[in-house]
Amino acid sequence: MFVKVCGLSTPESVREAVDSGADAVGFVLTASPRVVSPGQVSSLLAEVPGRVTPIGVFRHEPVADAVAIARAAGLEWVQLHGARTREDIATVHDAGMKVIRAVTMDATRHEIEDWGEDLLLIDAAVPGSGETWDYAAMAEVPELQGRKWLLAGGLDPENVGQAAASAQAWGVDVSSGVEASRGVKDLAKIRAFVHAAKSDATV
Ligand SMILES: O=C(O)c1ccccc1NCC(=O)[C@H](O)[C@H](O)COP(=O)(O)O
Repeated sequence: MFVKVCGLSTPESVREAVDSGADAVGFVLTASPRVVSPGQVSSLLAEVPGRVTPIGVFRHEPVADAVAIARAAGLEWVQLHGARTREDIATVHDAGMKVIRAVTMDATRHEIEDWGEDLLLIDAAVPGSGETWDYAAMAEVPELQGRKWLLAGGLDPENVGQAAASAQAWGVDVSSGVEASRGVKDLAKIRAFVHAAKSDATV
């Protein structure tokens, strides 16, 4: 199970995600209680070893801006929320970067199709809101069969195993479910989440 921990903003929380075994860490570079600056991301990258993928998260920014901001921060991956096009994905690749395309759980089948992104993420209606949704509905979606995709939205250490199994997700992404309060990460919850997601007993 691939695990991404998102919305990190302190060296301690990045170290906890890394030491717990997360595969990717996310830095929010768009309007959010979790926003960090490109300069902060550059510093936080000192805590990220090569086996872990750091990702810059964007919502409504034009793709060219997202690429430029991510590059300034020293990132090679962007996660794009909001209305996107196949051309946006090509723009990221033309810049020599990789992309997670985020769609909401009510996306059309056309939007769930493979647009050439490196990973698809299926999230709640509002990203980073902590809202749960009907994860099991994804298990029957033909476009997702045999595909690498991340489940997100309302996951936490207690529900991640059942949620990922019922959705038949390849990986999971979390932010709110590992926080003590909005935007403040809880180190014990990060550890518990990664261990639960990686545990054969729960997934
Ligand atoms: O975290 C935010 O505030 C945010 C704002 C704008 C776009 C994306 C944002 N976060 C993305 C993520 O943290 C994850 O992809 C996911 O939405 C986490 O959801 P949740 O675990 O429900 O907080």
